Amino acid sequence: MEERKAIPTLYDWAGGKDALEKLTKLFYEKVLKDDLLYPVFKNMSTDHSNHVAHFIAEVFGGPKLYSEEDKGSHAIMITHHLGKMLDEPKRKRWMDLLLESADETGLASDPEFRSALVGYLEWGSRIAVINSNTNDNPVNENEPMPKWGWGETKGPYQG
Ligand code: HEM
Repeated sequence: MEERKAIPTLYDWAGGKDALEKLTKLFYEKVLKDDLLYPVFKNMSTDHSNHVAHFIAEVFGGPKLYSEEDKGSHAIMITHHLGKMLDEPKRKRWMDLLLESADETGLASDPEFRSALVGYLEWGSRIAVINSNTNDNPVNENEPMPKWGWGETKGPYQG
C-alpha cells in the first residue's frame, strides 16, 4: 500500500499565525464597512481581530494562542455571542466576507484546505447564531477547545 507523507496541521498549511491574523484583519476592515454587520461589531475591542485569528489557529491544530496567550476558552468565546440575536442573513454576510478575505489575502486555496476551512466556518458560524439567540452558555468552562482537521480529504493532495 502507498505510504502517505506526514499530514500537516491545517494551521501550518494555512501559513500559521501571521496568515490567520492577516485574514481576520482584512475581514474586520470589511465588516466595519458593511451596512448589515457594522451595527453588530461597532463596539468590538481592538483585540477582537487577533483573538478570532488565535481561536481559529488553535482549533486548526496550532499553538494555544487563544486559551493560553489570550486567556480565553471555548466557553469564553461562546459568552461573546450570547444574546447578540444574530440571524441567517448576518451569518451569510459574515461567511461571504471571510471567504472573500481568504482569497484577497492569498490564503491557501487548494481544494482540500478550502473544503476543511469552509466546513469549519459553516459549523462554527451556525453554532454562533444558535448561541446568540440564548443567554445560557451551553458549554462548561472546563470543556476543551474544539479541534478541526482535514475531514474526508484526509490531508493535502499528494499527487
Ligand atoms: C467559526 C465562527 C466564529 C468564531 C470562531 C468566532 C469567534 C469569536 C471570538 C473568539 C470572539 C471574542 C473576540 C474577543 O475576544 O474580543 C467573538 C466575538 C463575537 N463574535 Fe464571533 N465567531 C464566529 C462566528 C461569528 C458570527 C457568524 C458572527 C456574526 C454574524 C459573530 C459575531 C460576534 C460578535 C458580535 C462578537 C462580540 C463582539 C464584541 O465584543 O462587541 N461571530 N467571536
